[in-house]
Amino acid sequence: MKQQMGILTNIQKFASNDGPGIRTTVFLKGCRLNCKWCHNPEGVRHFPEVFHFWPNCINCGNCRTICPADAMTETRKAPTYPDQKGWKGKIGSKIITINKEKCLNCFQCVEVCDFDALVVSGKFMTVDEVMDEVEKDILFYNESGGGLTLSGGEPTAQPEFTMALLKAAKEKKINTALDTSGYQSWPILEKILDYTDYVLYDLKHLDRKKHINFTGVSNDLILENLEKIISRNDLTTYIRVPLLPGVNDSEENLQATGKYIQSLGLKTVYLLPAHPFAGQSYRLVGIDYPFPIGESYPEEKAKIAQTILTSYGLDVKMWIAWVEDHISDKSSLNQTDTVLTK
Ligand SMILES: C[S@@+](CC[C@H](N)C(=O)[O-])C[C@H]1O[C@@H](n2cnc3c(N)ncnc32)[C@H](O)[C@@H]1O
Ligand code: SF4
Ligand code: SF4
Ligand code: SF4
Repeated sequence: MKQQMGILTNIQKFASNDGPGIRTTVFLKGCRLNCKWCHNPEGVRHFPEVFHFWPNCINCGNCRTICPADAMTETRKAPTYPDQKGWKGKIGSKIITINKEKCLNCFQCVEVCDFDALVVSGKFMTVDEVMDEVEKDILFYNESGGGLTLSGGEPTAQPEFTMALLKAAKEKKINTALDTSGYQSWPILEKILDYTDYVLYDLKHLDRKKHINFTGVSNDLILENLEKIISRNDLTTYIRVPLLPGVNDSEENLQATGKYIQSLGLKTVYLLPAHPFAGQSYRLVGIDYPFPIGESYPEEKAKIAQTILTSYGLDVKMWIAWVEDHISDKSSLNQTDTVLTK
């Protein structure tokens, strides 16, 4: 029988913050949202694409010569960040930028780069190939209460593949978590949830217009789906609020968020403060990041958010702290990435 194929950016082994226990997280490529802060920018487009990993670039020009679409320009100044010590080029000189509008993703440039400065993100794999990786750590799942998490990008944007993967995991008695934006039609999402144990679900912004402005889509469907999800008693759902400076951390939005969660009869919410290193991945692939890079989300602002949400009778937890509590054997944690790039 023909196997379902999906497109992935990464398989992360021993993931410790994507649900209970020690997990393998499969990052699917492609998302119908385009959140301005997304820490996985390579996960947004639905096809393999080339990125310029500028720290490895020596500016030899081979790629520009071969590019059939004239998609490479040499206009951007090399960023002068303190951690660019490893950069092989001359600090302050110009570096290549790939014009994504012009790029044909033919990957001829990748072939002529001898310095691993051009990387292809996105690999097609079958369900069996992914499951072979996932099953390798079954002992760790059994010991820690962990399992398989599908994230991305957006796993529900590849519904058939996602469903087939979750089903395959359940057949092997591996528990499953779905890290989803919730932006998918209910009849499809509902079927995916039949093979899901844990749902990680964001409330990114309660204001419809601002949700459109920051993510590209309205929150109507996302909120409707959440209400349907929590009415199912076969799922454990974790509501998370990513705290993003100047995006969704206003008092007004936090009040609206608290009120909404309370109206659903939920008792717990998890805060996910903006990742200080989210901008690193943008910087490495040469895309501008609209927030401060390398700055931790201020503790006092997180406390204010916590106080506001608590005033709605909610138990407010930090996602990372919760995850640490749920890992039984921390000594076996050892972040290992199987990066699916060239
Ligand atoms: C990358 S998303 C993938 C799953 C799904 N598309 C979603 O949005 O929930 C996984 C989680 O990362 C969070 N996230 C994305 N960018 C972030 C950032 N810069 N700082 C903190 N959390 C971030 C999202 O809010 C979401 O909870
Ligand atoms: S990306 Fe590679 S081929 Fe292109 S200029 Fe840099 S080192 Fe040379
Ligand atoms: S992938 Fe092809 S079109 Fe795109 S920059 Fe490389 S050579 Fe040019
Ligand atoms: S929905 Fe998730 S994967 Fe998609 S852009 Fe937003 S944070 Fe990134």
